[in-house]
Amino acid sequence: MNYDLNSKKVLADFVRDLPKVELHLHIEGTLEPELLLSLAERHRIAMPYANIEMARAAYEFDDLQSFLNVYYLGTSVLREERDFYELTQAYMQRCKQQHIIHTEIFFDPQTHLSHGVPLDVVMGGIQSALREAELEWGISSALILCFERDREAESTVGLLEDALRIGGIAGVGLDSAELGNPPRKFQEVFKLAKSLGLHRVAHAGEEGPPDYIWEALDTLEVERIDHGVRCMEDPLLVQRLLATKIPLTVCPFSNVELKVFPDLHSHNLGDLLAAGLSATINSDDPAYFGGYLNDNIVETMDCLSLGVEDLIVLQKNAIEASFCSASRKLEMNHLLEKYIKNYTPIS
Ligand code: HPA
Ligand SMILES: [Zn+2]
Repeated sequence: MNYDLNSKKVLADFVRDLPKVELHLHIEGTLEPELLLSLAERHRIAMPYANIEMARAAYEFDDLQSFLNVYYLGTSVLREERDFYELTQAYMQRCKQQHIIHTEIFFDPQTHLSHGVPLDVVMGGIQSALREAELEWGISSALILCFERDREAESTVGLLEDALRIGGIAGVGLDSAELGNPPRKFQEVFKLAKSLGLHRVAHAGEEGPPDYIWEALDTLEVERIDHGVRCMEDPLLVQRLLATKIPLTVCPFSNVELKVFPDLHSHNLGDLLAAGLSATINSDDPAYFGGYLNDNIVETMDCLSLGVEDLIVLQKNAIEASFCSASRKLEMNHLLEKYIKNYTPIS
């Protein structure tokens, strides 16, 4: 690399067209106020926001729970298959604009079921938008069914079986309120998922302690940790993550908005990289946290003074950590290397 991305404008241009992979994205967290209000009107559902400005003004959070309250309220406007299709289609359009070539998407079926929306409606809408994006734009994707850790675990085995009958699930995840809800509660359903050849990930070490990361590794046998930023409090855990090459899907804007770090300058992504951990950058819930993947990358690199070499490491980590086939990984690495080799900064 014989150029350096020393100005923010040059950096933003470079990042915009760089082929990228996103691994931590809640589809319900891409619900922009415009779509939220139009779906509320479609279904005659009352929302506490009269307009887009009021909705955005409500997006101020003190912690994970205060965010989840607003996030779950937003999901109540998603009722029909076309709602899920429109939501996913809008995100895939963003992927196209942002040059995201592969994305792995979480969804929260228990929330939709609690609203009386059947699983095939949810999955049907999401999957038709994903299929279309792959056919039209060549964007590959994987769908990850998340269990909400603050709900009971008893019905999750039946839920997973229902999802498998519908088909198209690459793996399972664990999200929602972390504190007081340790991973072991979901051991049975993760064991089943493993026996069925599904991938496994879990949110851990976002607000919760390093012990929850240990537990996700030991009892759920996860292949990636979502967030995981608190691993740095436990040197033995860092050793374990290094030895087993477990990737971390880090979400910088999310961490600042939910007060995990006071600001981006204080984020520990640079330390995670310096420790040799397989960190990646992701947007989590971009409609709520102030930006999609490219904004997360540019602002974080700028605040932490990360260089182009760090960016390439982050992107190679994401390709390697994805649940793609070996041939798709090879293809994505070629695209990345070709872009870097041919890039000429616009001055
Ligand atoms: O950042 C998150 N953490 C936990 N649960 C979530 N559900 C949506 N986003 C999140
Ligand atoms: Zn998340």
